[in-house]
Amino acid sequence: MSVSGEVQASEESLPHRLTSKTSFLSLKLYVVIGILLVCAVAVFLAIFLCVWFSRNSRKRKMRVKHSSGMIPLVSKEIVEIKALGRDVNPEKVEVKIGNEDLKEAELEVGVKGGNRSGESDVSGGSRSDASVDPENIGWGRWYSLKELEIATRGFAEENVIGEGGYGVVYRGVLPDGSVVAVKNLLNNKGQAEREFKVEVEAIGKVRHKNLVGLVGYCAEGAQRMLVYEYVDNGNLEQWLHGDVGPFSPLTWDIRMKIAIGTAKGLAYLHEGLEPKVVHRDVKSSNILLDRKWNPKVSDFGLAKLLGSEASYVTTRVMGTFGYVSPEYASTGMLNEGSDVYSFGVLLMEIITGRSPIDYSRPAGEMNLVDWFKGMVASRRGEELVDSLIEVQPPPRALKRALLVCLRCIDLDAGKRPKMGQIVHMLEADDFPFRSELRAAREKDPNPSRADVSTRITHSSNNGGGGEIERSRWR
Ligand SMILES: Nc1ncnc2c1ncn2[C@@H]1O[C@H](COP(=O)(O)OP(=O)(O)OP(=O)(O)O)[C@@H](O)[C@H]1O
Repeated sequence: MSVSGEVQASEESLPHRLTSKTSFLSLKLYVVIGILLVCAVAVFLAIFLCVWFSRNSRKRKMRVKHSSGMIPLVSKEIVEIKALGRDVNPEKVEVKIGNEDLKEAELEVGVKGGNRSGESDVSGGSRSDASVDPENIGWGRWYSLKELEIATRGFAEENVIGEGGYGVVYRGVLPDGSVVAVKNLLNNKGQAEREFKVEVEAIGKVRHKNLVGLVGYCAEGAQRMLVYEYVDNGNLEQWLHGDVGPFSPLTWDIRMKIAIGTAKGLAYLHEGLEPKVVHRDVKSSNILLDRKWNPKVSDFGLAKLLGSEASYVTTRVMGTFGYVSPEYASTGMLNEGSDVYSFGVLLMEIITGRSPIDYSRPAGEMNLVDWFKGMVASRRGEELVDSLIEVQPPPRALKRALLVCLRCIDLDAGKRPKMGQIVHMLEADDFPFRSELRAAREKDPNPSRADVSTRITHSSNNGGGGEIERSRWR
């Protein structure tokens, strides 16, 4: 046979072979080939999917590890920032904790870690490179003692801002030029490093424009330090009680701005976080001010953080004399109502310019709360206003503020308003007048407009605004 004849014979035999039966279940060859092809594709797909899944799950695991590391992203104290309560404006929330948290953490690693990595030489240690240290990943960062030493010029005397119950506070400048306040915590021996980090993480995640932001911490050996954003205009106590000349720069409007901002910060702690955070030490020296008189509440979370067995710390946890609610002082029972009481005292201090306890005053005026209640009860509310305020507040605004004070210090903690309600009361132009008008109309259907005002009297035995009597106040 010729070559062309052989080719032709083989071509002719191919379809024949394909349709011929095989020994495998007597299936035809093309069916067997088809089955084999399908099996091969299936195996290939299975291998591909396995590889893809395993890669992804490894990535996921790495993310969780990096995000939490030694420190849980969310501590047991502050689990999650949930949808805010009705009284808290969502615009005030700067950081959301929960699913968004991871993104936040990753973002910070990218920005902060990346920026700082080149600064390790300046700060004197490779630990300053946040991009390679998983412990630096999260809301802020871990600072080495060396870094903070450099930032504060060796914790120099001239960089001391002040000293409080928790320790000395220094002004520091980080290599990137940002100014911070470094709080060198006293008496932290009872605090295990890991526990310290967990609690600090929790505080660090809380972000609000009226709360001082925590940017990082240092835990090296026995040293524990907190690094805060620097608030550059002193604290409210200094402005209220310091030497400011014949007239205070804190006008009535500025004082109300400070009161409202403080209330918003506390409302966020109470109503915007789950579980809520009780400050426990609301007072004027813990209200820091910026150049535009925006208030920032400091030291929140510290009572919990430093709540060790040390008696010194325990004393600190009890709050500050003059601001502490009666039920907290007598029973140690603590809830956000105690903060509301302290806020009431703070508001009295803002209005009057007087300290909660002032032994330099006559006996009847030493205790601000008692004196304040007595003055309101005897209708001498206008005399309560700080004489350093050059322009007197409108009577309506003053009455509003006085009423809020009295409601906050109600002896019955359950009757005190929530911080969110306080924000509304202080902001609302018509508080308390709409309800007063209604009450007045019910009494007298045709009152002259000028007659309708509010008289707030307070029976001396109820301790607060429980028996606030509202009627006409000419
Ligand atoms: N982030 C900050 N920015 C600027 N100054 C600060 C900052 N934190 C604290 N200070 C200042 O440091 C000083 C000490 O503050 P600290 O909070 O330790 O004590 P305190 O509030 O005065 O008293 P206590 O510890 O009893 O609450 C205060 O003058 C305070 O205004």
